[in-house]
Amino acid sequence: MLFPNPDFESGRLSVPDSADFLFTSSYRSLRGKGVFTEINQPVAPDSSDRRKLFLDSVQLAFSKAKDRGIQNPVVVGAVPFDLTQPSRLFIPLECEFFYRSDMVSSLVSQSACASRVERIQSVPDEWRFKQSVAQAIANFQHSELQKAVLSRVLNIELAEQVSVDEILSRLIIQNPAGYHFRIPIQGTQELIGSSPELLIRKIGVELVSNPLAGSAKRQNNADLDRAVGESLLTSSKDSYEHRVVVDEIRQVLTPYCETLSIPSTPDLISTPAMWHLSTLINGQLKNPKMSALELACQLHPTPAVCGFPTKDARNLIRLVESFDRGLFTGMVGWCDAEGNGEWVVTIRCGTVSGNQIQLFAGAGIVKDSCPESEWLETGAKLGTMLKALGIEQQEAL
Ligand SMILES: C=C(O[C@H]1C=CC=C(C(=O)O)[C@@H]1O)C(=O)O
Repeated sequence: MLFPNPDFESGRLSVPDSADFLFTSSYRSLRGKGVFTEINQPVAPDSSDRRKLFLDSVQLAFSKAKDRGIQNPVVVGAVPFDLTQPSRLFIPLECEFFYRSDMVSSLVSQSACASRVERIQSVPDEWRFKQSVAQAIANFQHSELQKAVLSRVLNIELAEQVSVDEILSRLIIQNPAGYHFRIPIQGTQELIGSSPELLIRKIGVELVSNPLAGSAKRQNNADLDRAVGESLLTSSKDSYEHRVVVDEIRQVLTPYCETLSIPSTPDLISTPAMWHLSTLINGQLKNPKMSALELACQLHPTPAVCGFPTKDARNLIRLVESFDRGLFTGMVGWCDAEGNGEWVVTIRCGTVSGNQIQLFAGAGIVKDSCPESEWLETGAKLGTMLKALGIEQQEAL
């Protein structure tokens, strides 16, 4: 039984071996084993009675855990893109915090052996995706809609089963600064990924959010790579795509905050695959009791994964996306009984079950978007997971 975890503060904990749930961050990383109790109640749209039911079910789970002697219970897991769908949250039987740096230094770098692909299919295909982008752009002229995030899924069948442990190790070695996650979904199916985007971290009264929107593919040539990053920073299309997200986050957080600091222009951040426009937001809550999970549910879905206005964007997504996003573009993370916690946006991810894999990627569409570039952007984003799986990008995209 690893609750509570006295070794965390001393930093004595070593590498987490295979865990049912894993979440890594520069702040606190967490692994969990087993399920003490589940919370499947949908988060439900804000201000509905069902939102209260959801928050009550989280409190009930904490009380049950404390009654059973778990002193510092932590709710972990994922919330889907669509808040009317069931949550996949649970309090693990055993749970421990650890330092990501300890885990990273213990991993041995090894490139992925090439995986043999039996079947690979993008839904929608290139033509349909570009059609949907064109349809979204046309919509901007005739409606209130300013931005919509459109996505696609790569359905892959490999010749052999893959090891989730190995893919995860490769994701961590590829980008040690990412937020990595692993969550059991159903049967042998697991969700894994390496997100660059922090939805919310809330510790005491302090909160941090780091929205990303506006992207460009990294280049092999160093000069070209730098030039691509700089051009992203000055692109009016990408600044607009980014500003829509930051404005909405400001709007949502302002009523809850004593102070809120939001830089007026974005910075540039990078993963090994992508450049992104990034804004680091800091704030102090009026009510320290408001939990990280509650805040995350208020923010989700931001225009970085849905669009703006949210309702119109959601309607367009429903109309043009022919697959269920499920947990993709939802949020994943943890929250303790004091309300502290961290939630990241569920992107650069996929589901794995034996030799069956689904990888997801989306792109923010605004009035100056070009269907061809948005298609290529989703391909570049898929590169993160494809590389960890050892699948040649030319074969897949
Ligand atoms: C929806 C995704 O990315 C979002 C996060 C960062 C940048 C994005 C963009 O530039 O479109 C997206 O808003 C994804 O990676 O699948």
